[in-house]
Amino acid sequence: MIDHSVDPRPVPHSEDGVDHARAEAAVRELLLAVGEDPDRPGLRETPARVARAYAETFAGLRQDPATILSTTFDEDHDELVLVKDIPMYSTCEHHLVPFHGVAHIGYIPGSDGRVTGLSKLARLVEVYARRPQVQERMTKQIADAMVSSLHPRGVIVVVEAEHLCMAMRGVRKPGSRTMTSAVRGVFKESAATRAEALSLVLGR
Ligand SMILES: Nc1nc2c(ncn2[C@@H]2O[C@H](COP(=O)(O)OP(=O)(O)OP(=O)(O)O)[C@@H](O)[C@H]2O)c(=O)[nH]1
Ligand SMILES: [Zn+2]
Repeated sequence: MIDHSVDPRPVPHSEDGVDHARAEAAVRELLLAVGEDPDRPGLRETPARVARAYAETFAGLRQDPATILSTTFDEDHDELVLVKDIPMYSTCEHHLVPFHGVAHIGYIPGSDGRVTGLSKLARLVEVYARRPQVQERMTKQIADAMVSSLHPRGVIVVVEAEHLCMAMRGVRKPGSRTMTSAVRGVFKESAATRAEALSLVLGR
């Protein structure tokens, strides 16, 4: 029986910030709820494994995007920088199953010419993907973090993903892809600049 009188807020206890005992108890409960025997040999270690896996899957909840983007260089580059096809795995917050695909991030540095390391864009995707998410929100969060840390002239973020909650269950439409975009600054103001970036993003 779950004790519903306990404080519902997460109480991080471990180095990775996750309350493993609580996660393990919840997984055990879930296995019982679906009619499984959590004490059979194959499942005995599963609650502990799932707790460890969740700590990794949701590690972004404990990461700060501003720290990642704080490594910058003055490169005096005032044209488009675009990193395409950044693989991403996230978790749909409605069903707690994965959605996965690629993210593309393009930006035009601001008047201070500040650019960040290319790997930091991929790390930024990780920070927001490794949380319970909705694709639209993740796309916006990536764009807004770029704006607040780098003060670029513009940012464009496009995410293409397959949602397993639409593929393996529910409506069961494997192969359908959801595309979301978020544009800021010059990409929002100028249709021509946006079209140019989109053709680079979508061109294979
Ligand atoms: N907009 C948006 N919807 C999402 C995302 N991930 C999952 N969903 C949708 O969230 C909705 C939840 O709908 P509900 O009717 O509450 O849940 P459900 O009964 O499980 O719905 P079905 O998936 O249609 O079986 C579904 O339509 C999902 O496809 C996302 O990232 N963005
Ligand atoms: Zn879902």
